Amino acid sequence: MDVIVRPTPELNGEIGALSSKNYTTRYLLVAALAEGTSTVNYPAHSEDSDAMRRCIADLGAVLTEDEEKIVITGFGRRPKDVKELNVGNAGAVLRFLMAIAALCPEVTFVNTYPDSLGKRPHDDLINALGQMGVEVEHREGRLPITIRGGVPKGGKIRVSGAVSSQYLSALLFLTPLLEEDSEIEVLDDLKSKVVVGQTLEVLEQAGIVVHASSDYMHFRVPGGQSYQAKTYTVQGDYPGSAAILAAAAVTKSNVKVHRLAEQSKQGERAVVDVLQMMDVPLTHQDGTVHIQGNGRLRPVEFDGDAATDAVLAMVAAAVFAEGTSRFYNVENLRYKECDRITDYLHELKKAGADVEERQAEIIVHGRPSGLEGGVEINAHYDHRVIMALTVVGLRCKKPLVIKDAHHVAKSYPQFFDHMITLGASIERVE
Ligand SMILES: O=C(O)C1=C[C@@H](OP(=O)(O)O)[C@@H](O)[C@H](O)C1
Ligand SMILES: C=C(OP(=O)(O)O)C(=O)O
Repeated sequence: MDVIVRPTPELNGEIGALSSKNYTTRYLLVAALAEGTSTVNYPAHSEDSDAMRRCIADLGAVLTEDEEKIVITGFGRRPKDVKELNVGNAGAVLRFLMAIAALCPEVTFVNTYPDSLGKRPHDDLINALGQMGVEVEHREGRLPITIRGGVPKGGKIRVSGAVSSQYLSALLFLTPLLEEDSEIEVLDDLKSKVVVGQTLEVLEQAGIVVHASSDYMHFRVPGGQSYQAKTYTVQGDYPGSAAILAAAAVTKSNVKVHRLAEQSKQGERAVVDVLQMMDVPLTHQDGTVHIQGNGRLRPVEFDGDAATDAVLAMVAAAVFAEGTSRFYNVENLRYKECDRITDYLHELKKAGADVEERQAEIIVHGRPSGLEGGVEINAHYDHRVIMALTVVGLRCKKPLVIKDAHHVAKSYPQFFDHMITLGASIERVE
């Protein structure tokens, strides 16, 4: 599916935020790792969360589902002896399950997105699993990957956090189930540190004890633990909502997004503060962000690592700011569904934006008078590129055609419906 995004000066209305992708994948996983029956209320419905559902079912969890919840009877520390798993294009799901697959005799993760997830590196996790006595067959650290596990060892484990926090999260899900205690040391740096906070929060809710240093660089994980069966409720999703909020910020708007908890541990919550720093008129109260945009934005400087999945949406807003914005400490955007610096900026430039890249930075010289548009955008298989370019298209003089926009369903299948509800002029072309 392609979409045509036409100039849209005004947005009005209210929507409920989609459910959080990161919490859904985590709750489904800890429910599968418990032996009893857990309930996950308001799970996300998207390609990534479906990938986790499908894989835990393949590994032996029993799922029943209605409109509002999934009830899951887990497999505990004994997943089924499955030969193959397909995670689609879901990075976090792959990394978490690569660790859990260490409890199986032999599992192969297939490569169904060779031009997206198929290009992403997993070496740091492969290396850590190797230290635990798990044999991993791979193509230069990439899919397809075969894990030969059985009885992984605990003890001292070192993992680099320089590329992704998902490798560390994966080890934190696995190690409580081992016989021995584990000590995990994070090497180099830890990117997306805030997301590890979500992992620790969910582990604690599942009754797992982890001793973490305050900088999240050292962890002591007692072995022999069991995940408890619990009831979990998924909160609203800030990364996806960031695109809606950015859309409201660049237009004359009166938009409310509900179900966005002020106290959330999602780093992308910072989109609200960043838009405020950009002088966007907004309030955030009782879980509702209310934007009454006037289209005028001040430039901003922001450490993007604190809100990694909202950076593209913030950059889209900055494209129309009165001055130069800088998003720094964002190098690991290069290792996501596409290179979210080079590929994204290439598409923004095609639309007429004045943007520059550094190895770990995006610099945006705002054009408050709007962009020319009138071009075809390559989605690069990336839902966040699609959402951000939709925001930009609202303020282009000529329509933007976003090719292969169906990839938005990786995290936010109802994105275009929500935008159209708010009054965006968007046409689907099958
Ligand atoms: O742990 C997770 O669920 C995620 C961690 C982040 O990735 P990195 O740690 O690779 O930045 C984030 O971008 C991704 O969408 C989900
Ligand atoms: C990078 C993302 O996801 P993942 O790493 O799980 O593929 C994302 O949702 O933006």
